[in-house]
Amino acid sequence: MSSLKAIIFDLDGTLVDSARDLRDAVNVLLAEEGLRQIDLDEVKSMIGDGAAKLVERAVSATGGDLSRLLELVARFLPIYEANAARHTEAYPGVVETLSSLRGLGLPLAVVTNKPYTATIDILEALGLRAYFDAVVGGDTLPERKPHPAPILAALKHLGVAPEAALMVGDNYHDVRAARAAGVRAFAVTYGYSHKPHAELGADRLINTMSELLPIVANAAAV
Ligand SMILES: O=C(O)COP(=O)(O)O
Ligand SMILES: [Mg+2]
Repeated sequence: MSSLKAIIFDLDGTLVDSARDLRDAVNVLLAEEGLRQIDLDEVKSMIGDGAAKLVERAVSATGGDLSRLLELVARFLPIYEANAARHTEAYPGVVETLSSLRGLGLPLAVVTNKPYTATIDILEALGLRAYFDAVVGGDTLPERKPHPAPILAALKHLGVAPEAALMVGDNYHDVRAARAAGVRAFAVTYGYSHKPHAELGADRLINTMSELLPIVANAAAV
């Protein structure tokens, strides 16, 4: 890989497994609405396009009233934010890899479709906040992934050109946003991808975050 000056990470399904806390918050809302509860596999198939899309998919799957979606999303956010880091944990190899990448002097960023407040809460609760020079949430800009704007905003903050950056994500929106921004894209083979990982169009697939370091170490040194 040619010269690498920064790495941008997706959050949900890439750095952290947040499915249980998202499921629990969705289920509080569904219970208030008298709708059935959803399980972990269902919520994983709904994560990836931000909080509003998650609520829309959950309400739709359980037969709720989508005409009240805005109100339901507004009620979901404080429910989720109150307990966003209860069961959420970093995937294996994440902490060690972030620490080593910082040791190489690489600027790191998070670009997620999750709302910014919950993103910061999770990063702080897991001791990850200090690794990142830029954090862009799903509500930071008018656009979110797969639009390239959040990635470009993070890179502008870091002062790094797109061609010198790498995006690591778990979902189609990460690869599409990276491509649109002119950034290389890796995909992890865990997480909440809505289609087979091999079909995401990533430049490379990695099975655990620990595989990232040896790949980028050489490129970062060039
Ligand atoms: O909140 C979501 O739906 C997904 O967030 P992500 O972009 O970190 O995967
Ligand atoms: Mg993700």
